[in-house]
Amino acid sequence: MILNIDPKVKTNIRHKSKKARANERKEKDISSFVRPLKIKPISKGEFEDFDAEINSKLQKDKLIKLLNQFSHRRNIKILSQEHGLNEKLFHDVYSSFRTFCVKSASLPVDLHVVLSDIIHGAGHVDDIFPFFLHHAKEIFPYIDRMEELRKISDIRTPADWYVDARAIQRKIIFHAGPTNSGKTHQALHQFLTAESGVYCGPLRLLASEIFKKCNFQGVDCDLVTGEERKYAKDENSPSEHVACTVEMSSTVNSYKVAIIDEIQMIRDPQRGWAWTRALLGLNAEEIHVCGEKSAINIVQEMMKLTGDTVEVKEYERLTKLTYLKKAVGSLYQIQPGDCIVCFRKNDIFNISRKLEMSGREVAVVYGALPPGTKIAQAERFNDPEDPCKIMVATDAIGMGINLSIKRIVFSSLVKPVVNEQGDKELDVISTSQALQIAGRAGRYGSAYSDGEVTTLYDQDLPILLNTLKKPIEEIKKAGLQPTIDQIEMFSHYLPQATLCNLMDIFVSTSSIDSDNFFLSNMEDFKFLANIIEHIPLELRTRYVFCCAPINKRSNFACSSFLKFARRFSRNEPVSIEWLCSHIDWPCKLPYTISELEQLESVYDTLDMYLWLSYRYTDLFPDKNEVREMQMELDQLIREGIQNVTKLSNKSTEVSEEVQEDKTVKSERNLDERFGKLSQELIRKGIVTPEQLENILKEPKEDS
Ligand SMILES: Nc1ncnc2c1ncn2[C@@H]1O[C@H](COP(=O)(O)OP(=O)(O)OP(=O)(O)O)[C@@H](O)[C@H]1O
Ligand SMILES: [Mg+2]
Repeated sequence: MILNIDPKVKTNIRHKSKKARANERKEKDISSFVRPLKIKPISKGEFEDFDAEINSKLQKDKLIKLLNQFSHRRNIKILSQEHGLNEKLFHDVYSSFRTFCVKSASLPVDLHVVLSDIIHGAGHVDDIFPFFLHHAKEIFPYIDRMEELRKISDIRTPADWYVDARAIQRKIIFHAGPTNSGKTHQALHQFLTAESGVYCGPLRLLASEIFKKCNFQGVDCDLVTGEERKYAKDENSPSEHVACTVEMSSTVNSYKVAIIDEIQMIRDPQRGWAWTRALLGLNAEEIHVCGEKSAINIVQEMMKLTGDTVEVKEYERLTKLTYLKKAVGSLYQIQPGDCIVCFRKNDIFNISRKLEMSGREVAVVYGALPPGTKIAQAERFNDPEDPCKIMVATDAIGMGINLSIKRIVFSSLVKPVVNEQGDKELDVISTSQALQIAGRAGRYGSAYSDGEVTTLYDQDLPILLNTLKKPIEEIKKAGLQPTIDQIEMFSHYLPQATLCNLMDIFVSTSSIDSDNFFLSNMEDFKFLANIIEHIPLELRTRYVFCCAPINKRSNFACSSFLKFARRFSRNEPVSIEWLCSHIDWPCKLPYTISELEQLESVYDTLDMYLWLSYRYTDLFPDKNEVREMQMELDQLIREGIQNVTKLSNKSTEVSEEVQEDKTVKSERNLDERFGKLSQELIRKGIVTPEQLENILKEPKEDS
């Protein structure tokens, strides 16, 4: 079967408005992704003998009139709908059928006879329909396969995918409560004392911390993340306990106890499916689920589908957390033990440089830093003997790193987010995010057992307090993602479709239990699929490549991804020599933000290599060397951070960057301080930001 997929159908429609895009998604069905195959009109001669026999050439004008009449018949449209031809497809088929009939020098004899009879009053116009439908199936061959496609993409009962888990009776214990309430601590106690166990966490750092804790307490535990395996004994004798990132958890191995940490992540548009998979699929008698109360209901609903029991244990925060009534006011008022939270990397460097200029040492943590650098920065900040007592961080501190924070200071409450439609927009952080970050102040057992929370600037404080006051929105649905097996089955029916199109078509034909689940946002996956679309790879390999951890904002990481895929398709191993030349190894110590970012991209590339090396050992053979290079690079980035935050004069780029930061900051301020209408007024020059600020201030001062 041949299916022609429209290359113009872009998966990335980021420029459209949110509403337009939402509507478009709703309306999209398979017909939006496929293009009709071309059927050539029959040239003179093919049916000449029959023509001669029939001896009645159809008159073109009568034929056109007849076809036109056919296309407007209501019952023909209804009949077409019943055969899977919606309005768009009907139009495409009609236009192709009409061209075929009119432009063919001679028609197949049966069609010719029927048309001729109708024209001569010996037949009914509806008699054309069987020929029309035959034509439809020729130009859209998938129409005949819709039943199978719908069956494969029927994902209404994901609980049935996990045969091993369904074969046992599982007990779910939900440890619900705010941050720092001892939920993970309690669950870990059961894990450590069980015969066997699996810990599933959201981040490498968290899995790694459990791995260390477990082994330190004398319980052998292995570590399994996408990019790393560590064994308490050795590769050939796996331990009974394993700490892993949630995506890497096994649904086949059997365990006595499992922990699924940070269960509220089940609502995450991109990664939520991994928590759903763990919750439905872990083969463990006792599963400890830790996280926000907001997930209790969805977990209970999901366990109705599996028939497992759920017990809920609620926890209170172990230490006091005070929401201050005053903002800090300025960076000069920042004190030891403060952690300033920003949502953009540029703000991190801007703020940390100002603090360093005023003589205070600063530790910096953001998501793109290698784990070793994050830990080293946290250790400096936590160490009572170290003069570095201020941290500037993104919300990356919300999970995974142990920090001795006295006071959380939000520098802003607006964060760029990717919504469920895959659009990037600025939004005030959710109550759940605000509580998660705020809760990092005053960690139980740390130097500051009581915590405080406030904002840097006055105007943000009411927004913060208002956000923290709101109840956390209950999680209604859990993420779900098609499996590679489903996509592979799909491709048997649509062999010409690209992976990206297969995903789109899957989404459009799928049925889902929408009371409990939503389909994950696949934009990142499709972005990567598009990058390597032209490279010849087996579907499964292509799928695996697109699951690799790649920062799609980094051009260097994306080009490395493409090059890895190209070498793979030629069966050429990605040797250490090739890799070193590709990344220009050895790397130099960075002095500017862009140099630092380049090293972060190189680190990502090495991560990608390691990730692939666990799946394709032969073609990515040098994981040990790459890991050593990563350690060296981690050290270099650690030193680079100091250079960049200290605003050294070694590079002129530094001062340019500060200028750049200022521009970004003023733009950011515009976004953050004013609503959309106000921003529009400012951009049109109707008011200045200062005038608007004054207007906005007035009612507040009155009240
Ligand atoms: N009963 C306890 N005895 C000793 N230390 C404890 C106890 N409960 C919790 N802790 C310690 O308090 C800190 C916070 O506990 P834990 O990490 O379990 O909280 P949590 O509720 O899981 O928080 P988060 O939401 O941030 O993950 C940890 O360092 C933990 O070791
Ligand atoms: Mg926890």
